[in-house]
Amino acid sequence: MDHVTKEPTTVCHVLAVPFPSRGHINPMMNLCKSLLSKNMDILVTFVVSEEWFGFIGSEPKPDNIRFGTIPNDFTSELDRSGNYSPDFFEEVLRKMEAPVEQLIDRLEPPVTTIVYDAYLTFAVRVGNRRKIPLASFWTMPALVYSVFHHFDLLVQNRHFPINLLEQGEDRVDCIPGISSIRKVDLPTCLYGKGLDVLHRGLEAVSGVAKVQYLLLVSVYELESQIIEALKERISTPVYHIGPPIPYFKLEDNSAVNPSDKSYFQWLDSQPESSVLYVSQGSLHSATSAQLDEIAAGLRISGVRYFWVARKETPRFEDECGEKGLIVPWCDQLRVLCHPSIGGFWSHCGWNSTSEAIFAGVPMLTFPIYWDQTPNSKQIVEDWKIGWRVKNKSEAHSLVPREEIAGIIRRFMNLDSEEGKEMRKRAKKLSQVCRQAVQKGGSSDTDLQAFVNDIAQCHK
Ligand SMILES: O=c1ccn([C@@H]2O[C@H](COP(=O)(O)OP(=O)(O)O[C@H]3O[C@H](CO)[C@@H](O)[C@H](O)[C@H]3O)[C@@H](O)[C@H]2O)c(=O)[nH]1
Repeated sequence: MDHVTKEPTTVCHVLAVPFPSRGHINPMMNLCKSLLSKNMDILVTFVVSEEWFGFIGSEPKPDNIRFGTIPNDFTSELDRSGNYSPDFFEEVLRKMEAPVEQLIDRLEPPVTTIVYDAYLTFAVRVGNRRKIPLASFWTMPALVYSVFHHFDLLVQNRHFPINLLEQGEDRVDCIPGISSIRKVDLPTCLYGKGLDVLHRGLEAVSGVAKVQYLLLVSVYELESQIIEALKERISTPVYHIGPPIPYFKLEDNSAVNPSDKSYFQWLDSQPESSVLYVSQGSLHSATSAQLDEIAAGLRISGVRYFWVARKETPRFEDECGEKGLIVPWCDQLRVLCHPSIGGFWSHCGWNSTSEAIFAGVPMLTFPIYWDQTPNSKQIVEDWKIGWRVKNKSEAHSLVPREEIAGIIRRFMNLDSEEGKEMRKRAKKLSQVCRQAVQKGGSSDTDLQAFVNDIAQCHK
């Protein structure tokens, strides 16, 4: 079923191909909306499975963004347990190429640019075969791109392979633009079970040599040295266009979904900066035993909290105590920007990290997988807008409830000197981020340049 019905006057027709997962679909959709904010003549066909169309098909979007659906041939979103599980990853790579290619054949007007999630490397083959220009869309920080790009340096300097138990605290200093980083903070696909998908990360980055544009969803000022180092080493033009978040929707308060009103009322009744927002993104989760400790730690901390527990909600909501509210899902960016929110316990997905920075909210970091460990490192060590819940490098150790309660109390103490400094820095970075998307800001300028380039190349 294609939802492309009439042929508008177009300058260019972008095929957007996100990885079928919330943390990738959201930033791709935000990118498409941003493209249209620069040039309303662009037509976008946004590729999703029939299942994902059911999830997001009715969400508000400009008319020039239409959905192109492909069959539900892979594991249902509702049955998945981890978005980079090797099996799902392989399934997606195996099963998406043919239907995407068939879709391209059917679309009118013809596709003039493919913006694909960098991990969907089949898109490079498809675009190159058909001579359609390609933009690789990198949904993680520039740091992670750079680690993959410089993987050979890790090998040459004997930093790989990594024995985490013995070397987790050792530091790597050899990657251009990346400040000293502990091995345990490198992307988790560089050690242990993560190694099963390492080759997919390396392929994603090496594929960029065969495409016309690389889109990084970073804010230049946050990762400037890494981005500069990459630009020196990559011949493909690089555009930094972050943050990958729907900041534009904040202007419209009437856009609050009626079903979200009750928790916003609860937030309205809490004192300023008093609530800890807790979320682990859209897919991953701490272990069940760790969740029990987190739930108990939140309760005994005495701190107000708002927890998105997804499908674990029924398990915890009855015993959350009078200071807590647990919901299965929320309008996250709007929640983070609510004045009552004073901190974010985060798994450090890049979208969540970017939203917290935009909102000026400091983070308690609890990374689980892939880029989340380096994201935590940047939050804590480079930007100094957060603390680690786990300081030790034992990736799988359980953090007990008393320890969790203690760190939450200290973190949410608005009077502590270290907390005040951290909050000041978070507010400052929020301004940097907001300026980047203002007219003439670093992201705004690069986004405009990308739009001009794809429109130009089509003429
Ligand atoms: O109640 C909620 C919770 C989350 N979100 C949204 O869901 C997305 C979550 O994205 P992210 O924070 O990046 O987490 P994941 O869903 O885990 O994202 C995957 O994809 C990201 C981008 O590649 C990676 O950085 C992560 O590590 C990876 O797990 C964001 O847009 C949030 O705004 C909501 O809207 N409501």
